[in-house]
Amino acid sequence: GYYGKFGGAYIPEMLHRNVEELQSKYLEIMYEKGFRDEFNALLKDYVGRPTPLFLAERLSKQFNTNIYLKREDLNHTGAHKINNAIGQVLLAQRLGKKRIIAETGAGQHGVATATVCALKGIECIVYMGVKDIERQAPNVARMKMLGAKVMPATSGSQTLKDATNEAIRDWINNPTDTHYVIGSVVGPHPYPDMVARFQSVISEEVRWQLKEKTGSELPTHVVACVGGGSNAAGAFYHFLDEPQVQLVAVEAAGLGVNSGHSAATTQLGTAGVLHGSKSIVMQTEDGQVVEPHSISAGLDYPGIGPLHAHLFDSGRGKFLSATDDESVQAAFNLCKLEGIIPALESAHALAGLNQLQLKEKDVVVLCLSGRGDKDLATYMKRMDA
Ligand SMILES: Cc1ncc(COP(=O)(O)O)c(/C=N/[C@@H](Cc2c[nH]c3ccccc23)C(=O)O)c1O
Repeated sequence: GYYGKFGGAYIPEMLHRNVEELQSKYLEIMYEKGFRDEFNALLKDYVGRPTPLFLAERLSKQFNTNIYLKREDLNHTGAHKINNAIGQVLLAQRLGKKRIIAETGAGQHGVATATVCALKGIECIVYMGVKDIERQAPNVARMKMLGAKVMPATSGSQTLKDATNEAIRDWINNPTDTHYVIGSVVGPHPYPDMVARFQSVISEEVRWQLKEKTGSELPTHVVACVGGGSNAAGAFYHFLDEPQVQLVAVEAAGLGVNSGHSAATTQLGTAGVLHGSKSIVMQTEDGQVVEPHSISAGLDYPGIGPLHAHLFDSGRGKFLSATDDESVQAAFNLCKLEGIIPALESAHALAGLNQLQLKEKDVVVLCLSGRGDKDLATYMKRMDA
């Protein structure tokens, strides 16, 4: 469960049994034929995969290169999160769990988990920071419509980190009947690996789609935003061992990396343990987690998945960051050039394009992780400015 010096499972004694059960069973369950058939059938007939790989011609012209958008925004529920939610709920069923808990910030992971729980008739409780309940209200309504219980996280800064803390507390109190569906490639082993494997369908599809469109399976760049890093992990997964493919991760700079209001973890963080895994954490000298800031709730997280900590540390990944303003402008730009309204999180990946030296012959695959419906109030506030 290690990525270089990062990863592992640093968990409280009371979670050992749950986590060890997962560690010992997840691979055998995930690769059992019945599981694969059900997982793939749901991805096809319920989620609507494969998602398109769309050549954004006017955006490509603007950057004088070739930009393909991997349309994870077209999944059922509107983001990549559903790929992981389906996998983990099916796994929870095979482990005999009767109750599902999850954390969410942008609400996309919460909606995805509530969706699959409704499909399967399983109780669903989603922890969400009070601040995020306000700024992602449409997703709170969706979770309730889908029959989930939304539990306000009132501790700390009342955002994603606090929702995750409170979900972990619930799991400690309900170890035997409950599965915790973590929404990103974070948490104790096996979560980072398990979530990356569920999301790897993204790059699995990109390879054959690119082959069809360009004659080669390999792009020159893969670009994705990083909160915990699950859409990036999925988009990078089948290119990790292709050194000529530049992996570009874009974090949230918030008001600026050095503004004191940022979530650019690789730029501002140091090695530490957060939510059960050794990674890079925004923390004070005495190990107190620093409150992050981002206009996008899904990137507003003071940590990063251990896979990405390793990609950063080893130099295999190129880590950029984009501010709130740069990302909103990049979103407006995509709307006007391609008629697509991206999620604020995905807009950070788009803003990262401005920081790359792209050549005319380059082939850039950008993971459009979600759609912007949930963010319209925020966009409207910035529209007239
Ligand atoms: C549309 C969209 N794109 C990108 C991201 C970034 O996440 P990732 O880097 O994993 O691809 C999110 C996160 N949305 C999650 C954020 C999240 C849930 N659990 C987490 C744990 C750690 C870090 C982030 C999250 C949500 O709140 O619904 C998102 O909703």
